Amino acid sequence: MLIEWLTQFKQNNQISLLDIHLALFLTNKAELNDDITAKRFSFLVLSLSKEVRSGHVCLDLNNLDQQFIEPQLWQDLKTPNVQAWQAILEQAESKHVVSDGTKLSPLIFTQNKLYFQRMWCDEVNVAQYFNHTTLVQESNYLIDLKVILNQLFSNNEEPIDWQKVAVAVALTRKVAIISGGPGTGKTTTVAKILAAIRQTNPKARLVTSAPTGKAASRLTESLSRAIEQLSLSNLNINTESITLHRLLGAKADNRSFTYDKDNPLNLDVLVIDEASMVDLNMMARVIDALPSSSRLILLGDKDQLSSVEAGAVFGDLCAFITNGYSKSRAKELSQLTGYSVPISEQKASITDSICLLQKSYRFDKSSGIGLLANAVKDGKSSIVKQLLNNTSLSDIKYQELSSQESYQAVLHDSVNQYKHYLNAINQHSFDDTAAILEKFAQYRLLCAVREGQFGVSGLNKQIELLLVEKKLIHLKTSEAWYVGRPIMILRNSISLGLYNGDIGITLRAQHDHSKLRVYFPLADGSIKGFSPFRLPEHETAYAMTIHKSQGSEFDHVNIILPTNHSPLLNRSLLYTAITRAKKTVSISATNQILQQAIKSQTQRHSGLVDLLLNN
Ligand SMILES: Nc1ncnc2c1ncn2[C@@H]1O[C@H](COP(=O)(O)OP(=O)(O)OP(=O)(O)O)[C@@H](O)[C@H]1O
Repeated sequence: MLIEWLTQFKQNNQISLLDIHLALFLTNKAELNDDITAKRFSFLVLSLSKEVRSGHVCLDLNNLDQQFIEPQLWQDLKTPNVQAWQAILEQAESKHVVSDGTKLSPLIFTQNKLYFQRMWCDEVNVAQYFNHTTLVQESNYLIDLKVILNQLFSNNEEPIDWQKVAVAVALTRKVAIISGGPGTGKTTTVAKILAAIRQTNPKARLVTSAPTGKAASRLTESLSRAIEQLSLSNLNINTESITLHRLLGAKADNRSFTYDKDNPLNLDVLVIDEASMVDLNMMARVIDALPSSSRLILLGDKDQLSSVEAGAVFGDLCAFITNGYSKSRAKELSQLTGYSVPISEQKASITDSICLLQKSYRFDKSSGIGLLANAVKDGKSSIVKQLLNNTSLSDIKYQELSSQESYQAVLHDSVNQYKHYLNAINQHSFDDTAAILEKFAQYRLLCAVREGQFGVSGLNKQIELLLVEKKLIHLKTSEAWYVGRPIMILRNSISLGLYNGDIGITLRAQHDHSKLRVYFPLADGSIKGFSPFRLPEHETAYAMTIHKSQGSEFDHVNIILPTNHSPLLNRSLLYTAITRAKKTVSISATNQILQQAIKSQTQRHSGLVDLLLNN
């Protein structure tokens, strides 16, 4: 019986009960009477659920993972080949459970990839949007833009100032995709893009946003700074950035939005920073809600981790980075910028809307962080080893995590760092919450996993114990809350305006010192206090996962990796962790794990690249 066979998956930690019920429901609906065919079909549905939970958009039949199920269960399937899988899916077509997308069905099978219908629709809509990169029609724009570009870039850098090219790209396409590592001038460039748009259209409604509250408040801050530095304040550019959830008017159920195709957003230009964190579903909702005449500018770092949820739209778009443009586009950009912009072979029209910024203005050639980040990004493990052993690079430090003492050293280092923050609580007046929050943001312990002594829970517990021992915090065993407790929100609360990843600190309430309040910096730069008991799901945040640190930066970062292999460890994870640091970074890991992480590169399965190619 199929149900009995499926029940055996209950113990599988990658499969939920809901996945099993869905597989059973769809298999019954497909009326696959033959036992082996039914098992094979339900295995495909289970695999699809598992893949989506791991961040993939679809199940790629050419990359079928059999490792996640027991060998006995796999043997029950009698090892079908790709043609056999295809035949099963074709059989299910007659009962409208599967289609190639031309008919309504819960599963879509196309190009050897199996999708849930909703994700397939999102992918097709996103591809259609990015394939539709029509020219922005401005009167005489070539002449006007050239003048504006020359005003914004008075010191022409040689051989090519890619920031200038990026501004030209964004001004002449409805869509612009700008990728660059830390400090390559993404914010500076976007400030110039907005300034140029303001000059061509003084009434343009400009909106800047980011996927998380933290990233939005960082964008507000860095954009205001860039506009001030570039003396563009007279152009009246609103720098207050908002989260994508707020932009779309997320409703209390967290799934539906006020703004959509039927009720589009009221804007002319939308900038999304940290675009690598935007999942397929969110990108599709944003595109749905964009008025057809508006422009979209995506900023991000293609080498960072992808979104937590399924899809890697920004990464897929950046697969078309070639460092060059089609012949006609290169001519247009050369005319505008005065640089001889390279021509490259074109595989997709989206290439003409992309620009890669490579020169870091934050880390010079001798900066350990910059060199280390680049070596990790390029998978050069021997260079990483050399850099970490080079004692003359004062901004990077490596500790072999070989013993309990080295583990304790990481904890003590963190306690020493957090001492400054906890002391600040005692020294500052109650009105100085901003200064205390700033102190807390100076240092962070980052880890790769959630559980165990190398995970968030274990590390936070150990740090709290040491802080109690050193009398830096006063924690009663019966209570979780104490002055100084930093926390991270784990679930969005639209009604409170708090979002997954937001960080707050616990202080005495400003108007009633007998009570505790958790203070959060909000995206608009203000600070708001909440009663600890009203907060959505949260956890202590001395240590946080690298995934959650995306979109944040700290002066000093300490990275600890587990001593056993974890599938979570990979190159983008390590690169993301290192690039969170502005001044110093320390890594504690075994050499073997570090090398494994650098060598491991994950690819998310989707059909977006093919859809952009076949445009
Ligand atoms: N063309 C340039 N010439 C000189 N300095 C620059 C240039 N572009 C950017 N900078 C400086 O480099 C620093 C980083 O720039 P910016 O914040 O724009 O980079 P970013 O890519 O947005 O950084 P982040 O990684 O924080 O997102 C800023 O201090 C900025 O003033």
